[in-house]
Amino acid sequence: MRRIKIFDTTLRDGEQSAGVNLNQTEKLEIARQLEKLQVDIIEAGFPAASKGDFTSVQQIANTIKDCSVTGLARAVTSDIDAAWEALKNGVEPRLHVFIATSPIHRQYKLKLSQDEVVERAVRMVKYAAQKFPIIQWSAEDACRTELPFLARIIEEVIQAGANVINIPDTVGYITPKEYGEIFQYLHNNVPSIHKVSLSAHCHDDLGMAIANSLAAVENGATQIEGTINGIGERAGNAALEELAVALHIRKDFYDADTRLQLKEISRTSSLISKLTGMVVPANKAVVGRNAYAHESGIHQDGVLKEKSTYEIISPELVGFQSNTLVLGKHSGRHAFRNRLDELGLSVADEDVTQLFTVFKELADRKKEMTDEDLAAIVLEQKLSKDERFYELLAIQVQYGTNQIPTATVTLSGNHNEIIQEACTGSGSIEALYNTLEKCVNGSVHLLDYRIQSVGAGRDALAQVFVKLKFNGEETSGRGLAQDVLEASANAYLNAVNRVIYMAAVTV
Ligand SMILES: CC(=O)SCCNC(=O)CCNC(=O)[C@H](O)C(C)(C)COP(=O)(O)OP(=O)(O)OC[C@H]1O[C@@H](n2cnc3c(N)ncnc32)[C@H](O)[C@@H]1OP(=O)(O)O
Ligand SMILES: CC(C)C(=O)C(=O)O
Ligand SMILES: [Mg+2]
Repeated sequence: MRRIKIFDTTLRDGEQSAGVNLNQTEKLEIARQLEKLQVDIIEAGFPAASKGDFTSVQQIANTIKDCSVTGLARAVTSDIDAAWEALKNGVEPRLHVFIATSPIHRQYKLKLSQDEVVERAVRMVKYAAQKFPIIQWSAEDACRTELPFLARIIEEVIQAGANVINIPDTVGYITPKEYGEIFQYLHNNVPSIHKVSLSAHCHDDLGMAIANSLAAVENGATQIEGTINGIGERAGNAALEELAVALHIRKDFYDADTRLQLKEISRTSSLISKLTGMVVPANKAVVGRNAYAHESGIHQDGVLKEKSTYEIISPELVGFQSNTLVLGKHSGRHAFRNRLDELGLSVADEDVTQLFTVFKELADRKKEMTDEDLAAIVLEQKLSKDERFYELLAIQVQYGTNQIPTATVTLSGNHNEIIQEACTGSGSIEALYNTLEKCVNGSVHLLDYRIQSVGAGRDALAQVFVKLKFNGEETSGRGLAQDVLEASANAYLNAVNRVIYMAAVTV
């Protein structure tokens, strides 16, 4: 059976999703979870893109031991140098360098001829080979490139030192049959192709990213690229959890498998969804809330008689658990700790007491605490530990149909000073945000506000995502609480605190 390598680009192409902005702590948390999931390669970012991206790639490369870490670079020496500086102390420094090859990109974007693109690609691979032991080279927009030219440039970059050749369907244009034929063509027309691994990188603009990636596997690709939950630029990338489960369930057909710990899929998916604010659709394959739910009588009857009538993936395979121990306000510390351990939510002993206090406060107001509630509480505590400059102590909001909404807020500031302000607004949230703007020391411009529920039922937790500019710096924030207004205030302060935190750590 062939072993297919999984190249995860959640932190690079995934973060290119419109509206997604992850901070360093969040990226490291994701990388650690990807290591548990056992992807082979983590593309941690684009080191030349910004100081923040550089530092996160460096931090991830220096921390992750059981996966190879890579960073993206244009065919430009300064990008390659930045990638080297970020990756050089990792276990297996690996560069991902790309240049567009299609006529559209050559003519309009790069303004380079075929020969000039080849010359630059070769020069940059040779340059990179002086530093990096492993070089992945990507032909951006490969699928709209003339095949003879694609074969020619690939042969030349292999001669120059590339070890992995990636064939991206950058704009999600190709069909499975055509994509498979490209791989076959390259096998037959690139003399040195046997020296390298071939990788597939598909986008989902026409909804064919999974089918295309699997067609590549059928035609000789030994690496597939994608993101968790399929997030990514425009319509997103191939969803890695779907690829891995498809290969696993249909081993009989593909005769291939990955090293992924499939049980970690559910946890990884919900972590990415929470940190990016990108909600997983209920009907999404493998990780959607309804993916294992049977609604109609005939299906339920079949499943009761024999699960395999309607269930080809067992939820346990991908880490969905059936919770037998119901946690609520009467639960004690042991049951709480036990459930955290069962869920694989690693928590230091000294943090349990604080988490248990938060748990009790919420459980007092909710009927039942779900696994999602617990995961959300632990995550919030982990991520906001370093970043609490302004902390919410109390809010009071008055709203009536014939009244002007008014909010009063009490915060503690960086030096534990108490700040209290009141303000009006045209609605409750606006009154609250106007008041918070008076409390924090700076100008705030709200760009986006979204709310979703975590867990099920009328007493589900509220999770709010905001995007705002604080003192000219764009950032995002997340807040969780039983109450919508409290979650909104938490999200706002989380965003403001992040700007202050980033300014403090980058001085
Ligand atoms: C298909 C993909 O996903 S590609 C990866 C996309 N990711 C990103 O863009 C990461 C975020 N990007 C950034 O932060 C910025 O775009 C940077 C730092 C990379 C570059 O910023 P700037 O120098 O201001 O350039 P800008 O983004 O406006 O334009 C891109 C330039 O790179 C050139 N370029 C694009 N791809 C490549 C490449 N693979 N190799 C060499 N040059 C390239 C473009 O032709 C353009 O050059 P020009 O200025 O001579 O016209
Ligand atoms: C940089 C490359 C691999 C990419 O993301 C694409 O072409 O879609
Ligand atoms: Mg891409």
